[in-house]
Parts: sequence; C-alpha cells; structure tokens
Amino acid sequence: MIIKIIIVLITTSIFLFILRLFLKRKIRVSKLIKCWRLISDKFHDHQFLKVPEFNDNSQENQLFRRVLLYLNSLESLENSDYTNLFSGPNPTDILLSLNPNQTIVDEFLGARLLWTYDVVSPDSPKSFLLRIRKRDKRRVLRPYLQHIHTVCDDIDHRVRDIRLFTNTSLGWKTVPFSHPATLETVSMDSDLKTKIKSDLETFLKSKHYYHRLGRVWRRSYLLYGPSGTGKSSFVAAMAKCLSYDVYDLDISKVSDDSDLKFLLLQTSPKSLILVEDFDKFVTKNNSSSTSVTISGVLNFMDGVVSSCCEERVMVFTMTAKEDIDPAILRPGRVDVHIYFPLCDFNGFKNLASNYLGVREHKLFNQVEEMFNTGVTLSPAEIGELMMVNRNSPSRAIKSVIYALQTTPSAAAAGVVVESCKATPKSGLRSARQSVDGPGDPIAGVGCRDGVKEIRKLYGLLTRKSVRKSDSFELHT
Ligand SMILES: Nc1ncnc2c1ncn2[C@@H]1O[C@H](COP(=O)(O)OP(=O)(O)OP(=O)(O)O)[C@@H](O)[C@H]1O
Ligand SMILES: [Mg+2]
Repeated sequence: MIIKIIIVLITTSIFLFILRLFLKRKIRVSKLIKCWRLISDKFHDHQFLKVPEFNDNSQENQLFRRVLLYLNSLESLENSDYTNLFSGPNPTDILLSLNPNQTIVDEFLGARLLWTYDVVSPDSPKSFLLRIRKRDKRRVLRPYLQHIHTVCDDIDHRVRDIRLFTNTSLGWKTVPFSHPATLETVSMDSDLKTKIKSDLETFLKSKHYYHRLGRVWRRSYLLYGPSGTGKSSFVAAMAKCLSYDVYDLDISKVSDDSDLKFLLLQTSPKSLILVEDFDKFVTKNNSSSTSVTISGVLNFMDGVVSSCCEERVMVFTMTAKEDIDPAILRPGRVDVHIYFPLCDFNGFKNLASNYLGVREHKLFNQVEEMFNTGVTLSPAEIGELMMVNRNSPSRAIKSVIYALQTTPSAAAAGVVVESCKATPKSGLRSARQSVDGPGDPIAGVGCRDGVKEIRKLYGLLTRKSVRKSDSFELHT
C-alpha cells in the first residue's frame, strides 16, 4: 500500500515538473518572438501617423474617438502587459481601456500596426500614434481605416442605450427607454417573426444599396390588427432589435403641418418614429382636434426634407386598414404591412410556453377543439389569464377554455358552455379550489372572476380573427 502511494506521489511530481518546464518554455518562446519582432522593426522604414484628439479649431476629432473605441475592443489589449479595467453600464460588465503611453499591436491583412496612446499630461490633449511599415502603408492603410469604422459602427450599434422621445408643445422630451418586450417575448408566427427580423437586419446593412438606387435610407412599417394583439409591444421589440431611439409621435398634440415638419426634422438618425392609432388621423371621419392636414401627414410620411430623414424607421399602428385610402399606404410610403391576429391554437401554445413554461398539457386538445370552432381571444386577454394563474398551469388553461366558451363569438359558433369538459361537476368553481399549490395572492382569482376582470381590462373582443396565411406583405 505504502509503495503504491509513493509511486503515485513520484509520478505526480514528475508530471508537475514536466508541465512547469513546458509552460516556462512557452513563455520563453513568446518572449523570444517579441524580441525578434522588436529587432526586425528596427530594420524597417516606418511611417508615423498621428490622430490628435482635437482639430485646429478645437473641435473633437471623431477619428480619435473611434480609434480609442476600436483599440479598447482589441484582443491584443486583453493580452497586453498593462490594461485598465472599468465597470460598464451594467455593473457586471467589465470594460478594458488603454493605459496612457501604452503601445499595442494590431494585425491587418498580414501587416503589423503599432498604436501608441500618447498622453503627455492628464490635462493636455491626447493623441494616437500609428506606426506602420512603409512598404505596407499603401496596401493596407485605407482598408485598415475602413475596418476601424466598420468595427466601431458595430460597437456603437450594440452598446447604445435606447431613449424614448415624446412630443410636447416645446418639442421632444426624452426619457430612457425601458420597455421589456423583445422579439423573443412577443408571441407570433415563427416564420413571420424570422422574416421581419431578417428584414430589419437587412435594412441596417443596406445604406449603400439604398444610396446606389438614389433612395433615402429609411423604411416604414404598418402594424395592424385588433386591440391587445401585441402591436405596441412589437414596436418596442423592433426598436431594441435595431438599437434605435423611439420617437413616439402623438399627432393630437401637434398644432399644424409646419409643427409636424419641425418635429420630424428634430429627430436624429438611428431612430424609430412611431405613430400609434394612425387610422384616427387619416380616415375620412377623423375626429381628432388637431389642425394637421392629410397632406401634412403624407409629407411627414414621405419625409418632407427626405435627405434629413436618413437612417429612420417609421412605424404606424392601427386596428384595421380597410377604411384607409390606399394611396396613403402605398409602397414607398409604407413598405411592410404586418397583420397582428387574435390568437389561434399555435398562438395559445406560444403564450403557454412563455407565460406558464408549459409546452404540452392534457387540456391542450380541448383548447384546440375550442379554437377549431372559430372562437378566439386576444393574446393580451389570454396572457393576462395565464399571468394571474401562473402558479397552476391547469387552472390557467381552464380559465382560457372558460373565456373562450363565454365569448359572444362562442355563442355564434354554437359552443355550449354547459358542456365544458374543463368545468368541474359543480360548475366553474373558484380557481383557488383547483390550485395545485398555495398560490400567490393574485392567483386566487377564479376562472369566471378572472375572465370578467380581464374582459373589463381589454374590452370584449368579439371579432373573429381574420387569419391570413401571408400576413407579411412586402411592398417594395
Ligand atoms: N403577441 C403577443 N405576445 C405576447 N404578449 C402579448 C401579445 N399581444 C399582447 N400581449 C400582451 O398584452 C398586453 C397588450 O399588448 P399591446 O399593448 O402590445 O397590444 P396592442 O396591439 O398594441 O393593443 P392596442 O391596439 O390596444 O394598443 C401587453 O402586456 C403584452 O405583453
Ligand atoms: Mg398599442
């Protein structure tokens, strides 16, 4: 036994010894490579390029900001001898930052580029010094600077904090945008969602394409469908996907056409301009009190001074588009029409998965049968029923079945409430009686009470969903 232990100890020590030697060698090799590079640099002609922080008119040099952003993102900074660590916008984020007078090496198209962060004193203007071999300069410099811009565009896009602007009589007022909806949390047909996502992503990359066609780089979307189907939530998700600020335009607060034009000109690039309940302003029997005219609205949609409206996405929401003059929604003015239907069985399953964490359930067949009869509810109604009963998926699904059975459209579809299989013999008892666990305070709402409450909140949505197989209507 003792011999065995001694053998194990000896073997482990030998292994550790070899490992140490190997690691030391690796470090030595990398040091040798470094020295070799330093020596070989001495034998080449270099060109030095300076990127100062300010220009001759004391204005900030945007290239300096971009180079700083770019260098701080480099992997070589992570591996360098000195690096400053800072926390980011989220306390858990850690950001790396160059040390004053630090030199880091970047490689591009086979060329070595050395950047020195030149800081004479904390109060004096800083600069970056780029050292590049003369023989590489002609070949590499232009594409390298372009590469820095592309990387920075990407970083800017990822780290932007989104803001929400609302219009007042004094112009736009801003607050941080904190809507929690994302493309993942909005329940909709998955193919449609993928199409919209790729449409947005394509738009983001299409600046040169639009310009080649002589078109202003902007895109507009119409989201239409009954109340509570997720239009506003989807707008929030779109803004996050694009990382664009949201300008929520309330036309009723706009005094006239020139005010509308002024507001549009005050929006900045990378923004989503939202007009909710657009039908209120463009139908013939429009009841709004504003003196904004239809032609003012059309100019707004077209982007009066188009070139000032680059890099914008416009989104209009409405419940139905049948009463709208097709000229208002013509391609070019509105590029993509997206229909938001009331729930069908697939929508219900999506919501059950998001709200209850349930992908399969014994009551699903019954829910499907109900949807097959043509009755339906909005995702908002179903979501709310699921949320208040989230501690018991069975109770939540029974509430949905009861709500479906008692919609006025259910009577039209010949659904008989008394035959409800989900209903216990004693009728629809309070959901508390059928809970599996203790439940939270709000989960005590009974099916019937819960349904009533939710109907009060969202109104009785009696309209049957006009389902479309192709609700993503691209008009370009
Ligand atoms: N498709 C959906 N997926 C997930 N949640 C949804 C969906 N539709 C609605 N909801 C939920 O219902 C609530 C209301 O949704 P939202 O305000 O986005 O609907 P809307 O279509 O804009 O309604 P309205 O036309 O009345 O303004 C939100 O809390 C949202 O989370
Ligand atoms: Mg809405």
